[in-house]
Amino acid sequence: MSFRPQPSPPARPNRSQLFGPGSRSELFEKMAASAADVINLDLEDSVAPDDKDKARANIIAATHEVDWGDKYFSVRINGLDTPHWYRDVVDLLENASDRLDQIMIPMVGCGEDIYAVDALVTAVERAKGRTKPISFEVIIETAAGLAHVEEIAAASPRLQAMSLGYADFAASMGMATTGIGGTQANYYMIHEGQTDYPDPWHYAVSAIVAACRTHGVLPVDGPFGDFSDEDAYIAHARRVATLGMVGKWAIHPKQVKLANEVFSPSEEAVAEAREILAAMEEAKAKGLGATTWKGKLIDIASMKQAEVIVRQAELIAGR
Ligand SMILES: CC(C)(COP(=O)(O)OP(=O)(O)OC[C@H]1O[C@@H](n2cnc3c(N)ncnc32)[C@H](O)[C@@H]1OP(=O)(O)O)[C@@H](O)C(=O)NCCC(=O)NCCSC(=O)C[C@H](O)C(=O)O
Ligand SMILES: [Mg+2]
Repeated sequence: MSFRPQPSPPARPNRSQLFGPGSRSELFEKMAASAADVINLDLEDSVAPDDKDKARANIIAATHEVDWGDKYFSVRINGLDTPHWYRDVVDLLENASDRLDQIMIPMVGCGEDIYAVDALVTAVERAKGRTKPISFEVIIETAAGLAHVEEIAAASPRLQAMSLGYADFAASMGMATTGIGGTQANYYMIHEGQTDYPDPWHYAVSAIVAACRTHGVLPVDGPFGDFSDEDAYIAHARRVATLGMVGKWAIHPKQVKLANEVFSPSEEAVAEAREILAAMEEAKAKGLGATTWKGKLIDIASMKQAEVIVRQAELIAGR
């Protein structure tokens, strides 16, 4: 391994990110009352072009008038390929209260995209004397974004989280599906009469996790469109949690509970991790680097795996 230790991501729960259109202010109090760790008010694709100004005003007002509790409060601006994004940044940073924690940048394709937003945010922060630095999160949802995922993950010290945006990603990649995440009917294999459905998103998820872990960024899974299929949401969330993601979007309030459950280590998993750590402490006291636990090999690497589980549980408990 490189001599540089792997940087830790921000120490805050990010199991669930509840989205809501900035144009639907009647949802804001409901979002604030939810169990979501992160709130994403949207100025982009869930807001019609004619409603952008009204949505922006609604969100600015919400930073002054709604009690968002201890949730991490993020606003998705419009993409850099639109005439809206600079006005989103300037109006938000000139008028929103200090309750604004983060800006989500969609459709990023290269590190320079983040640099451009960082330059504008930094200028307005200085001009207005804002003392709480705004953090960033980005969405990988284009072929270019995936191709440049690592430079994007390294592009700004403001960057705290990176999500996979399934709908735009599928469109950008030319995928033959209108599904937003999950298993895809035509992505299957047949062997000796057995039909199996592998995960068409696996590479993108793994590439995002690798880039994020290399640069101390939280890897987060994006939307799952069919909010009536809770089993499929859970299956998808469990797959990406296994691959190292820390949370998932909720595009409907019923998905918040599902994400919080999947991305909170179970009591059994935490107990098992603590047993592994205890067994390794005993082994180390005997001068051993490897030992057996319940008939399986455990070694120093197993300690690191167990520490991931325990750390996540402690982070959530401390919420
Ligand atoms: C998906 C929705 C449009 C559904 O809205 P609605 O029909 O009003 O939902 P329900 O009737 O089932 O509502 C039941 C109750 O829940 C409240 N509600 C609805 N939505 C929310 C919400 N987001 N947060 C909090 N509360 C919500 C309703 O008011 C009802 O309450 P009550 O009457 O008191 O029981 C809608 O859920 C919605 O707009 N969701 C967010 C959509 C969004 O933000 N999309 C953008 C992110 S995904 C994306 O952009 C794709 C990505 O970029 C990519 O490329 O992959
Ligand atoms: Mg999108």
